[in-house]
Amino acid sequence: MACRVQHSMQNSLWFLSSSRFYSTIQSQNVRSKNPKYFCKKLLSSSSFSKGVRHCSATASYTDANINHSNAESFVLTTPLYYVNAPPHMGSAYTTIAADAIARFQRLLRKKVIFITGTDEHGEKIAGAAAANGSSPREHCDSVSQAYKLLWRDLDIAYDKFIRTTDSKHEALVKEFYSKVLANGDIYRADYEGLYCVNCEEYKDEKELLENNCCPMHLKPCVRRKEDNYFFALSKYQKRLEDTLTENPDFVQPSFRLNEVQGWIKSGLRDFSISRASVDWGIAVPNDDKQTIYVWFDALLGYISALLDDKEKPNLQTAISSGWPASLHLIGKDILRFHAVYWPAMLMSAGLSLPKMVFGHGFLTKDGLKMGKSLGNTLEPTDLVHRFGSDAVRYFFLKEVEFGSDGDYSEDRFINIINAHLANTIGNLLNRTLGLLKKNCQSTLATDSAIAAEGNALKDTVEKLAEKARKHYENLELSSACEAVLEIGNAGNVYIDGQAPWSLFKQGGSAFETAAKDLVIVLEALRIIAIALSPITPSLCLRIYTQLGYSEDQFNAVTWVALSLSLSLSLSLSLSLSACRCARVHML
Ligand SMILES: Nc1ncnc2c1ncn2[C@@H]1O[C@H](COP(=O)(O)OP(=O)(O)OP(=O)(O)O)[C@@H](O)[C@H]1O
Repeated sequence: MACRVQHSMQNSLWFLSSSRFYSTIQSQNVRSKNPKYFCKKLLSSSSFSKGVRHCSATASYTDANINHSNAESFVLTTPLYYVNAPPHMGSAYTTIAADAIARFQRLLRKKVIFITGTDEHGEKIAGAAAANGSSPREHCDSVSQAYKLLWRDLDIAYDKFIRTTDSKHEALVKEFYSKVLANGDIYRADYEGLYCVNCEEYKDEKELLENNCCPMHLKPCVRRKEDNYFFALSKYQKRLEDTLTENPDFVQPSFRLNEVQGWIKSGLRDFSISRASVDWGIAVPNDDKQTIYVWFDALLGYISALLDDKEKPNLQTAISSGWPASLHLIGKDILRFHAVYWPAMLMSAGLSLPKMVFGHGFLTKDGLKMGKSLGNTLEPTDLVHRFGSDAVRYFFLKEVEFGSDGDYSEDRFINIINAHLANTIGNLLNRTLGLLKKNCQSTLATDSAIAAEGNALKDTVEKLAEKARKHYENLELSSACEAVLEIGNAGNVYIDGQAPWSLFKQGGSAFETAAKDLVIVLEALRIIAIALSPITPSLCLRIYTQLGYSEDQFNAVTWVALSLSLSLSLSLSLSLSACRCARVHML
């Protein structure tokens, strides 16, 4: 089992910049046969080695390698973002997190369907289009495209992108509405109240600030009276209470469950599901004077997204393609709609509930939620162009505890990326490959099973990889990053302690010891490249190829808990044509 590699190490900067990497990387020749390694949790499986898994999201992600008939499915969604304005770092945050979770689930060999998209109807959209002198359709096309471009820049590998202006979506919304109507849960009534145009909803006076200001958008609500259709949410109070008692994991993080239970306990009010004053929307079946209001429209996107374009657009077909979702990932601003309204709507239509709703915290600026309506946003494309997608993904997933709020500061961003990705992981890679080149004429053949026998670093790495796996499973993304980073730290401490540079000089058995040390550290780096790949996919691909594997092998790698037979062995033969060992600094 040999792996022969020719490397050309680039200067330290390519390590963090995908654009530089792609433009400067030299040709690599890789040959390998079914390599196997010491960590029993992370295996590169030969049966998965033929297809290519794309890191970029220019096309939707299709996992051609997995035998879908046997694989457990995992369907996850981001919110469908409202196209009243272009995306910002807040929208990117949910999507990056969802992408990391999707990538981890794919490493577990699950059949993943990762759904995102855009919510394109309503008063605000029509207003924004008019302000730009464009039609609502042109406006939606342009902003929806801006989301897709950002997802490409951020390495978001979604499977389905649904737009609520798709005709298949409209057909499903109408069918769903008719089902709920037939169940006796829709009625017509007058409503008068205080309306927040930015939230596009009526507010309870008691939740408003001074001068009837919306607490989210800090703008005064206006008094409105309308004749609308209503959904009988109050009928579902008891069933919702029971559902949450029986399935406490339905709402995550767990501290948000109390909040949701509190809302339900305080009494559920029926809510309006149509607007008489809004033309830009899906007409209410049998009443074209009204259009369907946001939650009876946008939420259905999670189901209509499951339809293939060629399929007949009906609920039955969509449901059979992957409903119920395993996870709705959302910001806490829309928790009530996902954890109360949506389950009740599904109960009314006789459909299964999603398995989990996770409401994460806000990225804030000066303590206020970053948002399109407040206009206090951080521009993600600018960050990606300056620092690369891996740095952006890593910073927000590592440094904002998933579930809590987090503030951004550029100084902290640069310090974290330099300390973790460049100085810990990048430097471990560079110094190890540098030692190989200098001391082994760039060639090393060592049996890793023997090298790793009884080795303390091996045990540490295996334990940390397992720790990272558990954190990913629990959606503790920051802790998962931390566990992988600890592998990097352990590798650096190991090299410092073993001092292979002086062992190489001594020759004889000391030389062999040094060679074994390097194989073990290289193996730790390979494990880092797999375990961190959900968070920083492009960077990890670069590490993987530096270690001598092909992109196909990286894309085929899987994270499976299998017991390892004792006969495993690895012969790693590295040939480094030019290697520069430099301390890596990003700026
Ligand atoms: N500051 C933020 N922090 C974290 N997530 C955010 C933030 N802003 C938006 N999101 C994500 O986007 C979702 C809301 O999408 P939406 O398109 O309504 O964006 P928005 O910027 O919050 O809009 P608005 O400011 O008009 O309310 C949230 O549930 C969350 O998933």
